[in-house]
Amino acid sequence: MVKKVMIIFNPSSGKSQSKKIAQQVQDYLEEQDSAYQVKQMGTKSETDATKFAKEAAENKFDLVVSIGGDGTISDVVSGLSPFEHRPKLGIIPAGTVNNLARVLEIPLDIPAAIENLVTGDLTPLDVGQVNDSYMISTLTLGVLADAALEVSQQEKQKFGPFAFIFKGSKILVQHKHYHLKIQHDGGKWRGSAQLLLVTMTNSAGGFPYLDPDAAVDDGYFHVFIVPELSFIGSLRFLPYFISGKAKKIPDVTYFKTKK
Ligand SMILES: Nc1ncnc2c1ncn2[C@@H]1O[C@H](COP(=O)(O)OP(=O)(O)OP(=O)(O)O)[C@@H](O)[C@H]1O
Repeated sequence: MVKKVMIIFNPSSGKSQSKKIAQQVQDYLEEQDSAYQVKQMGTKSETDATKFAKEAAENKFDLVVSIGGDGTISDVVSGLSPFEHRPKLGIIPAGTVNNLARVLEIPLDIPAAIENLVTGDLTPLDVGQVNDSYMISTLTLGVLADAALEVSQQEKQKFGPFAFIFKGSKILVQHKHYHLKIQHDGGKWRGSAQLLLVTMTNSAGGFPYLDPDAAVDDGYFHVFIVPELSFIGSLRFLPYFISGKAKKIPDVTYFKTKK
C-alpha cells in the first residue's frame, strides 16, 4: 500500500541546509520502502508551512515531515490540528535552537534524525489553542518576546539561546510592564508583570530546566508570571533555573491549567 509523505522544509531555518536535508529524507525513505510516495514542499513565506500541512491532511497523507526549527513545526501543527484525520508528524531538527526536538529526545544529528523517522516510536504531543492559532512549545509576552523580535537570524545562528539573553538584558533596563487578567482552572490572576511565559513542555528556548514536572502530553499549559525583573534580579534567578526550581523563584507566580 502506498504511504504518502509530505516533506515541508523551511529554507530560512537554522543554517539553511533544509533543502539538501529534504532530498536526504526522500532518498532514505525510498531506499527503505518502495511504497513511500514522497512530495517535497519548500516554504517561500511565513504562511506556507501551515498551508502545505493543511493540504496534506485534506489529501489523507500518512506522514508529514517538518524540516526546520520550532517555528516551522508550529506552522505545520497549525495546519494539521483542525483535522480529525491527521497525518503522523516527523521532525528533523534543522532550526537554530530546536527546543521541541530536544524535549522529545529526537537526535540532533541529522542522519540519526532521518533514521528515527522510520525506527522511532510515536509520541503523543499536547497542542495548545490560542484563538485560531496553535502552540506546541512556548508562548511569551514581555521581555523574551521583545528579545525574540530583536534577535536576527544571524545572531541566533552565532549565539544560539544566549542571543536571547543578551537582547533580553538590554530590554530589561526599559522596565516595560503589562497589565494582565488571567482566568485559569484555579481562579483568577490580575496584576502587572514584566514577563509571562506559557510552556507546553519542561523547556523553553533550549533551556531544559524550567519545570521538571511538566510533560509533553500532560494536557496542561504551564504558566509563569514574573512581576518584576531587574538585571541583577535575573542573575539571582539563575541557580533556580539550573536546579529546575523556576517555580520556586521568590515573587514568581506559577500555575498549571487546562485552559
Ligand atoms: N521562506 C521563508 N523565508 C523567511 N521566513 C520563513 C520562510 N519560511 C518560513 N519562514 C518563517 O521562519 C520562521 C523561523 O523558522 P524556524 O523556527 O523553523 O527556524 P529557526 O528560527 O532557525 O529555528 P528555532 O525555532 O529552532 O530556533 C518560522 O516561524 C516561519 O514562519
